[in-house]
Amino acid sequence: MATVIDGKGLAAKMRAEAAKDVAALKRAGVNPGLAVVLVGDDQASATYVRSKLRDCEECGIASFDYKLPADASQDEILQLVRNLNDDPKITGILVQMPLPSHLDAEEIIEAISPLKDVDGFHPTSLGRLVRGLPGLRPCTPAGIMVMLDEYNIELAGKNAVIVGRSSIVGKPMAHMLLERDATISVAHSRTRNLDEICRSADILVVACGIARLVKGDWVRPGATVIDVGMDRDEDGRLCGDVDYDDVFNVAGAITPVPGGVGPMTRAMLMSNVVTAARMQAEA
Ligand SMILES: Nc1nc(=O)c2c([nH]1)NC[C@@H]1CN(c3ccc(C(=O)N[C@@H](CCC(=O)O)C(=O)O)cc3)C=[N+]21
Repeated sequence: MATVIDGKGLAAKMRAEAAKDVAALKRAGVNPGLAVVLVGDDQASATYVRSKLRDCEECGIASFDYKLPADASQDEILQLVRNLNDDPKITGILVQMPLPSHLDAEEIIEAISPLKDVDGFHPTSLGRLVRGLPGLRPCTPAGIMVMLDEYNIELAGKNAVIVGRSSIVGKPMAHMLLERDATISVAHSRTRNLDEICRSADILVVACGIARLVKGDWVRPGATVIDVGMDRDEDGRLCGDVDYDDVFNVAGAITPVPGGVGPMTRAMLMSNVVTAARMQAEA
């Protein structure tokens, strides 16, 4: 029987903290504002964007919603990003992913001012993380670090296994855990003996996008299991990359889906908007 890590509850606490920080910034004459850019009419993306705008409202952060048609051009989006970079009302810029396939997401991410990169996707933000410098951190792995600390999960000298090597979760997660003196293994689609490597983990972070991939016998008894998956099962229900019912009896602590990593990702975004506004006020 594992401890269930309550991401939803912790995220609510973080939003309350962010709201206090926003109020203090406003008293000091700094007004945080988040621009959210949504290209196309993907339903899931539109839902995520709505929840981010709602989070802003709860935290007292001004939000600016930019909806572009699915056939918007690369130049049109780059021009919008440049305008947002120069707009003092905007202290954070988020371009919702994935973008339609005719667009070059890398070029758009790189056009965002690193001072306003609240997703932490810009090469400057990732480079600063790898170098151990302060900066804006990707929301999902940063939110996971907050959960691990809140539940007093020891990291120094522990084996951390990350399944997935994306630039937004796997790679930054590895560096954040490394910074805290864990021993890191990054597994991916070409990894052999994945179950065996997972069993070596004291902390197992799964971000591969395969519904219920990780089974109970892949997990060392007492290990901490963090499920980043947002998948659909055969019946179309939301589930994670971890077979929760199976792993629950083995793990020491586990994040549920929903109610785990997802809400923390959103709460971390609010925290990053605060950090970015401070960075710009100091610049
Ligand atoms: N530029 C950009 N930044 C992102 O941060 C970003 C993105 N693009 N594109 C899509 C992914 C996905 N993502 C989620 C965040 C929270 C939940 C979340 O709160 N999930 C709820 C459940 C939601 C539901 O019921 O569907 C939960 O896990 O409890 C889900 C997904 C952010 N993303």
